[in-house]
Amino acid sequence: MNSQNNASLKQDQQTANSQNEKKQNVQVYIRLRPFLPHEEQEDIIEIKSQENKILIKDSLHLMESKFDQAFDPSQDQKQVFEHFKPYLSDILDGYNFTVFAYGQTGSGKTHTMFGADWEYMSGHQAFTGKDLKVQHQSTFFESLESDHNFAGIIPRTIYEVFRQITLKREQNPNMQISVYVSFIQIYNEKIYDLLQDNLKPVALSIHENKQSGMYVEGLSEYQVAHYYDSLQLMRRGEKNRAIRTTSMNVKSSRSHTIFQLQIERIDDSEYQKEKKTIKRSKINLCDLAGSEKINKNEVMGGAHFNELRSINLSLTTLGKVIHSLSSSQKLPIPYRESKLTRILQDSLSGNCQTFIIANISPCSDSLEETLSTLKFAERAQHITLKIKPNEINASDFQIVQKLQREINYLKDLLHMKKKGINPNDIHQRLLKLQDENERLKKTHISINEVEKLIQENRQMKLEITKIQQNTVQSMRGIFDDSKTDKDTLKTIGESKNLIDQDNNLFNKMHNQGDQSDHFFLNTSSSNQITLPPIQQIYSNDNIKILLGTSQEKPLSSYNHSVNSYSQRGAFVSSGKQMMRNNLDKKTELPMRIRGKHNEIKNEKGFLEMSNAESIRMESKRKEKLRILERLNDLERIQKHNQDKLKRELHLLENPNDSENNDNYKSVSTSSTTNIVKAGSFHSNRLNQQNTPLRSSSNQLNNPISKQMKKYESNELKIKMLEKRFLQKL
Ligand SMILES: Nc1ncnc2c1ncn2[C@@H]1O[C@H](COP(=O)(O)OP(=O)(O)OP(=O)(O)O)[C@@H](O)[C@H]1O
Repeated sequence: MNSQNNASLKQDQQTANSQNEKKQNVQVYIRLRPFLPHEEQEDIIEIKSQENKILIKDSLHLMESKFDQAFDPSQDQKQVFEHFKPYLSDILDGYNFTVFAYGQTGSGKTHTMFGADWEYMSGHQAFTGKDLKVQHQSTFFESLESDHNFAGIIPRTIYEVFRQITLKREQNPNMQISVYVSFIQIYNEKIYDLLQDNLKPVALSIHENKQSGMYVEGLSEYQVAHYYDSLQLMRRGEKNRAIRTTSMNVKSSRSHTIFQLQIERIDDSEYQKEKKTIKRSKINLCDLAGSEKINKNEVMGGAHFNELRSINLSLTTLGKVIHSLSSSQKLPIPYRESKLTRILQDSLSGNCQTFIIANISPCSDSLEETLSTLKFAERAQHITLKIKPNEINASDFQIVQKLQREINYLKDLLHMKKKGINPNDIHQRLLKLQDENERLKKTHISINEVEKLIQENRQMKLEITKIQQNTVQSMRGIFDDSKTDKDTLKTIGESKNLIDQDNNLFNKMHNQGDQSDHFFLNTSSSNQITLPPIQQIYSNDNIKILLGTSQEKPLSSYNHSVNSYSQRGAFVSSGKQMMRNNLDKKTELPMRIRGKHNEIKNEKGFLEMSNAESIRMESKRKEKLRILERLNDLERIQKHNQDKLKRELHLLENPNDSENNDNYKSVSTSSTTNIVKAGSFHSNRLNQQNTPLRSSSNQLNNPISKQMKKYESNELKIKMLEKRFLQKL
């Protein structure tokens, strides 16, 4: 049957339950490989390729089976691929597609999926990285075309996908299409990422959710813009694959591999629409490890034996799953009994166009295995799948509205802070804002406004940076102005420590045992410093000092939003990173890591979003987190100043009040647990007070005289700090 007939058969099989849903059986193709040079040629298997039949005709067996396709040894790689090609035209419309090669060891699975022997491929012009990079797509395709028996299904599928993308873009140049590549290996019942550094392979785990179905957590997904990047990744993964020389195959694959392509398409014509959709499809291209009989006469190492046991376990489970799925009775389906069946669960029973290519050897000593493969293939033909395109609503209004509310909130907060408005007023305004935000919920926001919000957000970011810089400068100014004062020098260190977030100075001062009359900010834990509402607690003709109280917490809700925000932010931002492609030093591929984000999204009731959308949202979130951090910085600096003033003032007013000092210390430390290193403040001062007076002639050593000097110096310092403080507010 030719590919056109195949495509029309596919059409016939469509029984539309809903508009785009269709039913299709798992397609099963048989491929008989040619005899290898060392094999004895016997005529026991015949392929009637016109009728898609296979005939076993040895002395003990006579059987004939019909499949969707039956390829004889003369049919080359290109001819085989031609039968898959029509199905790939659906790929950009959101249909999933899986091919897996099944068969005993040495039957030609790797040849079918990847291509001719790897050494041959590596030396082939099309696969030498340098040439590949500079070659035009068509040049590579020409070499594929001219060498019909070279590249297998995986490279041809990659090429076809990118050809389809090119065609689609010609029709609609604004269409956004992203392609991601992953490469999984299942070895000894453990899942590994073949595209990660293979020196310390880490076993990964499988998860499932409504939107993505089965997925491997922590798996790298490389964004690829060209088919040759995908081929480079395929080659890199293939090199990492576990192989071993066995009695049947000098390069026997000891693991199952799944090469994955994920394609996301957003039609730009829909971009203006409120309910634009993303079409998302996944291609799984699997080369299974070959089943192998345990030969009692063969001396087999422990590792080889374990491999074999794992391979046979997973293939047996696959057989059981196929049996249950194809049975007319409702049998339990043991997907969970092996990693392979768990990963292929969607392809075997879910929303996927699935193809099994059953490879068989022509040799008589493999006949038992061949019959078992044919039995497996016959059963698989009876599995029916319901297929429909994966379309996702990208307009996540919940997120957009939330972003809008938060941006307004931050904008107003920033505005008030810039104007130095009393937080009591801020609190009132915040309440008002919250009311406004509630009303905003009902406001309709189109997806295009996100762009506008991003711009506004950027503007805010610049403003905040400016404010922060000014504040830092003004802080530094304070300390620079009073370099001669010993205590202030300590304060410089302490504050620089705060500003620069550098613990060195802190440690240095600490190590020197210099703990007199100052306190340290524990910068490592100071991120949580918040500004209590400010109230006036002291004033004279020259200064007015404002202090915090614990009565109101206008910013606590704000901090809460930071926490919940960062938690939620994880679902889009986690694991996005750039990774250098080792195969070509000049190529950098963006990489994302599969994580729990989908679960979190589901939990939060958010809809799935496109990658482009996620990137936009993520950058907004990051921006907002930065804003929040900056606001926190401002608050911290304010709080720092307030505490300092409060302490200095208290000492000036009560120089001998050790009891109050103690009280003060305990209040101070308990209310600012996060920032004050308890015990360092005042401890020396109290010691000084307990020291007996020396000779009154020794004025310099007299503690009272010291207090007086300190009083004068602090007076000056307070004036300076107060000036700066009021300026800053
Ligand atoms: N259609 C084919 N044309 C020419 N050579 C082939 C063909 N199929 C397989 N071979 C050759 O047969 C040998 C075994 O093939 P291959 O390694 O693909 O088997 P396999 O089923 O993947 O084995 P294993 O499960 O042990 O990995 C290889 O040398 C391969 O080049």
